[in-house]
Amino acid sequence: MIKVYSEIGKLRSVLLHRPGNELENLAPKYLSDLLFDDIPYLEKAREEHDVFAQLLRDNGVKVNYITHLLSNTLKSNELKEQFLNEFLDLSDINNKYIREALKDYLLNMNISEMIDKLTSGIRTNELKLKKEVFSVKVRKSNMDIPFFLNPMPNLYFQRDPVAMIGKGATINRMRTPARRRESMFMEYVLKYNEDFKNTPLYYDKKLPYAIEGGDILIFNEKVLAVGISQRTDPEALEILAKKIFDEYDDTFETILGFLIPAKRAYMHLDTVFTQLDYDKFVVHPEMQEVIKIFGIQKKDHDEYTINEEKGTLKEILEKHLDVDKITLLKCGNGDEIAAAREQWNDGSNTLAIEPGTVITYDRNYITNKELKNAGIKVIEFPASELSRGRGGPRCMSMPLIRDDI
Ligand SMILES: NC(=[NH2+])NCCC[C@H](N)C(=O)O
Repeated sequence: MIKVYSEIGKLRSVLLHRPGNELENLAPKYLSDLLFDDIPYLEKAREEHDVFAQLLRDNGVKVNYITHLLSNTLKSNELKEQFLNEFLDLSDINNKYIREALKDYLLNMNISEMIDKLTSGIRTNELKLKKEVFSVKVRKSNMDIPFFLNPMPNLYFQRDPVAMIGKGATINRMRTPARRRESMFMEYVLKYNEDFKNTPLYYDKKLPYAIEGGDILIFNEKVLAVGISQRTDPEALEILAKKIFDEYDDTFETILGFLIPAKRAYMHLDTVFTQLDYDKFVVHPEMQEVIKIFGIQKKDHDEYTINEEKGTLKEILEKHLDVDKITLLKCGNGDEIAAAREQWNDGSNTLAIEPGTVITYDRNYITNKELKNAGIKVIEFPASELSRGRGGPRCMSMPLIRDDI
C-alpha cells in the first residue's frame, strides 16, 4: 500500500538503498558523467547510512531496502529474465555477443547476486566474449567508461527515480542516462509485487519528458509542488496533472510549478526548499528572489486553469496551505557563504518524520541551529561521506506511508 498525502505526516514506512559496491566503481575520469563530484569512502558511507536507517527505525519507521523488495519480486525465472532484458535495453547493450555473454553471466546468479552485480556495474575485462568484437576492442583501447554496464552510484538517492504521491506513484524518466535504469527497480516492485501490485501509476519512464522525485513536494491532500528545474520539464507536469486529476481521481486539485534555476547546486526543488512543520519551511535565501510559480488547477473533467501565482513565496504558501502565517527559515542563517556552503551539503534537504521533527546532516550546524531556535526538533547524524553524492536525508529516502495530518 502507498499513502503519502503530505511532507510532514508521521512517517510509517520508507524506501532506502544501502550504498554498495557501485561506489567503489567510481573513478575521476567519468565522475561527472555519473553525477558525482567526489568519491565517497564506501565503508564510512555505509556506517553513516546505517545510522540514518537506525534513527528511522528508532522513531517507529519501517525501513524497506529497494534491493530486498526487488529480489522478493523477481521470484520467477521468467520475470527475472524480463527484468534483465529491459535493463540491457536501457543500458544500450545491442551487440549480440556482448548481450549473450552478459545474460549467461547474470542469469546464472541467484537473484540477489544478480541485483548486486547490476548495481555495481560490469567491467569490460570481467567477461570473456565468444567472439572478438570490433567495437569492444576499439573502445577498450580508449575508453572513457570501462564498463559494459555502468555502475549505479546514485541509487542511494531513492527520492528521485520513483515518487510516491497520494495513493499512487510516478515512474520517472530521469534526465540523464546515468540514472535512467534506476526507475526500473521500484517500477517492477509496484507492478509485480503482491503488496504493491494495484498502485496507480501517474507517470511512465518511457514518456519523452524528464521528471525526478526530488522536485516533487506534497503540501497536503489537495496541493502538490513540483520544481521545474535542471531535472524536470514543464510538459511532465501537464501529463501528471491529467493522470491525477482525471484518470485516477486522486484527491489533488492543484499542482504548483516552481521555476528554479537550472544549475547543479539547485538540481531539484528539495535541494533549496523543504517543509519542517505545518507552518515552517527551510529555504535557500536566494530562492525567494529567483522563483516564479505557475499553478495548474483542476476544473471540470479534462479541463484545468493555468495561472501565474502573484505575491511572495510566503504569501503563495499561506494561500495554498491555508495557514495564517508561514515562517521561512533561511539555510545558513542567511549568511551568504554559510548559506551556499550548507546548501551545497544539503542543509535545506531535511526529512520530516512527523510535524516539527526532522532528520538532517550534522555538518550543517548553522542551519540546524536556526531550525532548533525556531522550535523544530532536529535529529542529526554524521554524513561526511554520504554528502559527497550531493544529496541529503530527503534525497536518500522515499516515504511509502505517512499518517494523515
Ligand atoms: N532529491 C535530490 N536532491 N537528489 C539528489 C541526487 C544527487 C545525485 N548525485 C544526482 O545528481 O542526481
